[in-house]
Amino acid sequence: MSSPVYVAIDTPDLAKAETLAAQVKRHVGGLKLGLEFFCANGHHGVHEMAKFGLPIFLDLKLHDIPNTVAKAVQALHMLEPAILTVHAAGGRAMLEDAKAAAGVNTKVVAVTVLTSLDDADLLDIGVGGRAQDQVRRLADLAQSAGLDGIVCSGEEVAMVKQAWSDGFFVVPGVRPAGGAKGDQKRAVTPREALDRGASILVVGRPISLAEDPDLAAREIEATL
Ligand SMILES: O=c1ccn([C@@H]2O[C@H](COP(=O)(O)O)[C@@H](O)[C@H]2O)c(=O)[nH]1
Repeated sequence: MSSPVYVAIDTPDLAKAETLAAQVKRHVGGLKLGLEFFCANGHHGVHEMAKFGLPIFLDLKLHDIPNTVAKAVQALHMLEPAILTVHAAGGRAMLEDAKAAAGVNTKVVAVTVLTSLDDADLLDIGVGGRAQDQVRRLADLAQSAGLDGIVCSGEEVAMVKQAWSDGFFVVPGVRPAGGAKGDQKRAVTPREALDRGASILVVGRPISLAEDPDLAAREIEATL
């Protein structure tokens, strides 16, 4: 069975991205490419990373009016991503149109509340209440709009899975026990995230900044 760990390749440098993928490819289940990588390397970069033979997760967090997002999703068809993100806060029509525009082999998942935000941050952007209530609201919206799943933190995944048993749950912001959280505010360990129902785990800096990324990936794998 393939690893549930997708490594976040967060660099604008294609050569560095290829080196990291080559180092960890035997101990991860997929490669997550985000805005930093995509803005610098575009379609060409994604094609190059696809050569490692692992599923590609395009974490572009699309968020715009429905027509614009649908056209953007169509423009990504040829890259055949296994997973693509949009922001749930874009609303029902945007979510429905994004899903309709995606290829049949692409899971479209909605980002609920970024794992770098806590309740106080939500208040700053006009969302009162707790992060977990907002995650539940946006998860319900994503499910009823026909998406494949959501992105949430390990703190909420068990709650949303109760109401969406066949959903696909992406959990970033995971940290090995005692690891530096950096800008992540709602973080759990990889083991906790899996036990609570995560479908896949996104791990970036704990692997990419490690002295030996392959060893770091193996150590995380050993806890699962
Ligand atoms: O809520 C979210 C959504 C996406 N991410 C992305 O996951 C990785 C996490 O990287 P770390 O270095 O392990 O913190 C990164 O690419 C984010 O863009 C997220 O963290 N939280």
